[in-house]
Amino acid sequence: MLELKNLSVRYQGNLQDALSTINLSFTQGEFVCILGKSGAGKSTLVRCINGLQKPTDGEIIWGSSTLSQMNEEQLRKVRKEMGMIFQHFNLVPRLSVLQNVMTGMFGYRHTFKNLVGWFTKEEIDQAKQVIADVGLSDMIDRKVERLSGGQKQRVGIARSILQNPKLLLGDEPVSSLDPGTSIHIFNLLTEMHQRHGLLTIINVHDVELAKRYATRILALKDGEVSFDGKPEDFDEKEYDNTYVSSSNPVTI
Ligand SMILES: Nc1ncnc2c1ncn2[C@@H]1O[C@H](COP(=O)(O)OP(=O)(O)OP(=O)(O)O)[C@@H](O)[C@H]1O
Repeated sequence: MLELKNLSVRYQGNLQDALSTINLSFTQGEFVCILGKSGAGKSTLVRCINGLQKPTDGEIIWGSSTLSQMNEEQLRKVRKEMGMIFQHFNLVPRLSVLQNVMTGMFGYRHTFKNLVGWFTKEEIDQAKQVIADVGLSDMIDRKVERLSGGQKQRVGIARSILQNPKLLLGDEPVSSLDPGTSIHIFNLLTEMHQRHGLLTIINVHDVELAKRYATRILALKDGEVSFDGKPEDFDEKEYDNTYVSSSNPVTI
């Protein structure tokens, strides 16, 4: 479904690769959590997959398409199949929950229609259903600037789901939230993941959350994959290898 072949990224002016010769493949139904220290390359990997970051080398193959060879127009079409949720939600604060969620349909709509806000009753009903699915029906007309962080992330999830994606990507979607709210968001993500039969790839700082919800854990270290396996195999040794720098060992 998704394959990364010899993927490398080096940002302009940097001496080291942010990602170095990554080879991975993902199948539908996997719930993948990416772990790694700050600067390990997690965001770069997620941003490469949906085409926000161009690789320096290598290929990203999505179904029968090679993303790294596409122009912006072609990428925009492919991105419709990829929902994305962000740490800081990326919502329009002054618009309502419903209006923000409806922007998930923009990829499908003619630009003029998008601008004038013409949506059919059927489209609005679809959005209302997704808003109900994330538990926000009673706040549907509230401006999102008046929502809590957890509620905003629910709007972000609803917007992505309305896109009808095959792949759901998350760039630290719970890093701004408290532990209890993070669990609620991961429960919701799992429910959406299962209901819509998605491939879900999320980077996250919380190892316990990753181990609890992922079906597969990837750890990155200095831009390379240092672990790829089952959550139960990500043990203390792997934790140390991922997070404890060899030049700065932790002694107990
Ligand atoms: N726009 C940029 N320009 C130059 N270097 C960058 C840029 N974005 C990221 N980098 C560098 O690329 C490397 C990987 O960064 P990335 O943001 O992917 O890491 P990360 O694992 O997501 O970190 P964090 O957990 O702190 O978000 C880091 O060394 C970072 O400094």
